[in-house]
Amino acid sequence: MQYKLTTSSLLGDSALGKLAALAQRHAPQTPLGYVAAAIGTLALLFGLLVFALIVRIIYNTTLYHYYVSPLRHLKGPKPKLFIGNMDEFITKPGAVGEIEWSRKYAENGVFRSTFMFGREAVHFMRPKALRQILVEDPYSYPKPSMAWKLLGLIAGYGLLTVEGDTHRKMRKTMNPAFSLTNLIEQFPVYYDKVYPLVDVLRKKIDESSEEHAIIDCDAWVNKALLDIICLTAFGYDADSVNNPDNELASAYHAVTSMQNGQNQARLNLVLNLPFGDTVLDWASDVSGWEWGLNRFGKDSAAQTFFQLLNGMHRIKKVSKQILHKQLNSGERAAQAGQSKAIIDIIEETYLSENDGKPKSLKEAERNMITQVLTFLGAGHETTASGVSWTLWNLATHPEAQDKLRKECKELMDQDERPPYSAVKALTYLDAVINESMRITPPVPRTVRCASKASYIDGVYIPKGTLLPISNRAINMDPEVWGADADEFKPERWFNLPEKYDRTFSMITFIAGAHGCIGRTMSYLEMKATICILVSNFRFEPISKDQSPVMDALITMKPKDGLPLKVFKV
Ligand code: HEM
Repeated sequence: MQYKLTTSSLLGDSALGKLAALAQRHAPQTPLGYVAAAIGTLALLFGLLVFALIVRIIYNTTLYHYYVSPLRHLKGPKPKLFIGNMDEFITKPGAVGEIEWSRKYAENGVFRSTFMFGREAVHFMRPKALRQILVEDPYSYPKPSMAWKLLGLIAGYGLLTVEGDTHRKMRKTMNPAFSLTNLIEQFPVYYDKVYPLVDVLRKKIDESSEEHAIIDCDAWVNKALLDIICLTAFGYDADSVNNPDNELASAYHAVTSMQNGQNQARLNLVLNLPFGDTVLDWASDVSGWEWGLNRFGKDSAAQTFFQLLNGMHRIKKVSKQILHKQLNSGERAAQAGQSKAIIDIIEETYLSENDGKPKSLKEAERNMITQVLTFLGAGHETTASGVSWTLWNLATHPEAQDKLRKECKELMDQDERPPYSAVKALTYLDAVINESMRITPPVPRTVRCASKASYIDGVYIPKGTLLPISNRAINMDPEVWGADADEFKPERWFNLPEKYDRTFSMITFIAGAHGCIGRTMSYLEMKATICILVSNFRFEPISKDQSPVMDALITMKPKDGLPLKVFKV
């Protein structure tokens, strides 16, 4: 007699044996049956995986958070299942969520919050900790992948996203374009590009039936500042102030007008899918996305992606044109007097030998486009938002505006295009811009991640912990700035508080290795622009209850623009 050795026979009458016998009876008999069984098994495994993930997330946001985490002693808002505190983080514009948390929970300048799926985050507010993260050991605390993927998509995978030696080298190469001498030489270009804006605003007031015109100052300032960066950095005369349909200006407007918490959540979701960033980056290289524009609901997810891909494609297309013009002209893009423009350096670096190996033109082109995107993305939108928020702060503080006008007009009445040294000497202008950068920073937050376990300011930080740098919350810390920290008071810059730290009490440009390379350039641009505008115009809110919403994806912009009443003076 032949005895068939099966699992069920080995396990006998035990429960497992019965289960094995059942499986044997239902074993597939045909190829189709095997396929169905394989699919069933895969579905079961996937289901188990999802179940395990859900259990893990629930554990992270409950038991682990309160009883196990080495960070449990830190205070912070209660996390919600799955989403942690992301709802407040995303839906409260102007980083108000972090400001509220910092005031409610921070002890010794530290509090914690929870990101999606229970990922822990520790917010440090004080100089000692910020110095360690940003200045002393910056490459141990890089941007987490979710941040560099988002930045990379919009501002190119360049200086903002690289780390370590690659970053050090790239930054060293770019530094000469941002030397004060170079920037002072390009200062006259700012006048060339801001005075056409003055003409446009004057014309609008003349055409109005009242003594003022209501003008979206954010939109117009954006155009003038785009013209400045295009000419000084890339030798490209966009002239978008006189030519509002300029391709680059309208594409930029399409992308930046999408900035809000909801779209940030959508983008983060896609960017964190496997290959999500590669697919989006590749998709923005190809054309045809205009097909989907306006086919879907205004705020729908589909509309967000069509608008983003179409906008990014158009920006990349113009960037390529700028680059090829530069390559074909064989000339430098630097303006009169200026020794180097960013694109001159990009060209020198990428068309020269690279570690002994010549790069192919295609690779060089890709790298160069990345750099163009970085400087357009990081340099234009930020400074334009800086000027817009300063105008808003002045419009809502008429006494400060009058005082500033007096200072600027005295200079501008003598010379419409004063040299940099004269503008630099305007101390109230300096105080107004500093104060505006403090309470309305164009970049309200950024984030780092602990790539190793370490102690920061005496707090044990496990590897992988997120370290949000809450710029706006730090800038408005009442512990440093006093009870009136939330108020716009330029005068405070003439009498700085005792606890003021030069590098870390106003951290709008952050600090250290990744600190803003364009900080001085943006101050020069903002000073020239504001000085010209307040010398020629008076700005008022359009109504008593006007309150622009501080939308933020990467930069903080006034949602739906910044309409103001503009009067001639
Ligand atoms: C008011 C205007 C500006 C603000 C508030 C601002 C803010 C910042 C901040 C916060 C960072 C650090 C981001 C991070 O690492 O998490 C940064 C980096 C950077 N900014 Fe600016 N920025 C401004 C203007 C400019 C200008 C005018 C340029 C160039 C034309 C520029 C180019 C860059 C670049 C290339 C980086 C990356 C630096 C690196 O990682 O080494 N920015 N900026």
